[in-house]
Amino acid sequence: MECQERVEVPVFTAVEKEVFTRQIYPLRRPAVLKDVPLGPCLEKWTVDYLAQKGGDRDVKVHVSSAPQMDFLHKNFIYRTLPFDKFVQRAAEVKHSDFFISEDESYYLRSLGEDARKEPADLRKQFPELAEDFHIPPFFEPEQFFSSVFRISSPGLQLWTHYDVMDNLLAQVTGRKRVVLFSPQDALHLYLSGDKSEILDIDDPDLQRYPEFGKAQRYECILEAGDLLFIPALWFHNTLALQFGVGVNVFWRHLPTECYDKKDPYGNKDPVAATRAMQALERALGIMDELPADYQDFYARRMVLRIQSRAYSSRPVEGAHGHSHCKSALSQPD
Ligand SMILES: O=C(O)CCC(=O)C(=O)O
Ligand SMILES: [Fe+2]
Repeated sequence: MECQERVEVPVFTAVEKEVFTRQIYPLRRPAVLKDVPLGPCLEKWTVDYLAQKGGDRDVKVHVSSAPQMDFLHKNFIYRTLPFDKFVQRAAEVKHSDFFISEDESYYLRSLGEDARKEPADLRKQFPELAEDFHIPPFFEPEQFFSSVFRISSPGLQLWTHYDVMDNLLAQVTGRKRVVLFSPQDALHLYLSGDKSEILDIDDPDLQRYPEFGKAQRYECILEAGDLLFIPALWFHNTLALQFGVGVNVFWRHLPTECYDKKDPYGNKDPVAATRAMQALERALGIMDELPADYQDFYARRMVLRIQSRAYSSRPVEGAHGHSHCKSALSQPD
């Protein structure tokens, strides 16, 4: 696929809060941050140590027949395992105990105590391990939303999706490739809700997904100890090059009232966006009163109206809003 433009995610070293908040964060573009102190987890988090300190509390995991998880054909199932057993299985390539097959893959996205209500917080679910992981102080404590374990079998690939919170993904152990796409490329990604239907981003079916060639592909390899800043709405696709343990921290960059209160995952659209999408569905329902050729014509007019009224004409970096939910919590000058 020659036509897709590739961009390397910029890398910054030994970034402190001041540099992050003044120079990196306001760009609202992904950035790899190296040599940011993350605590003793970098040395300590071996498989044995994780199993021992994490204990045997039950975790719900994705178990996948192939390493590339496929939400369209559901090639994965959810199963519950004690954390220690899960870590041991995720770290091995062939399993003597398995659910589907001896080479099945595992993925943990940790959950809150009451998964439907509470966001994940390592300090609550895994207090002993949480002590080893120091959250970089790049946002205000009251903006904190969740901290989530991301533990993957070697080769595990998570589909391209977006989240609605700002995110620091810490790759504590194991290498991981991350490919990102700008929110402004949403039209080229064949979205199904928050996910892209293009699962094989390295060898996509361009007959079926011709627009994908127009998307700009941002890419980075995270080494153990690296952080990746993923701004809200940036699409990301992760590929574990080795067994790896990550922790991602979501925080609110909009005022709290902009977010859906019943969102333990950090991926529900902001309330105003959901209302606008519902209004669009109503408008489309009204269009059913028209014959097909009129629907087509007015749909095109509506697209033009949306483009001229709501598309940002400026690049993302310059986007500053007027009303309360638009403006990010302002950064200190
Ligand atoms: O690291 C991963 O496997 C996925 C990370 C992710 O989706 C996130 O941090 O939002
Ligand atoms: Fe994500």
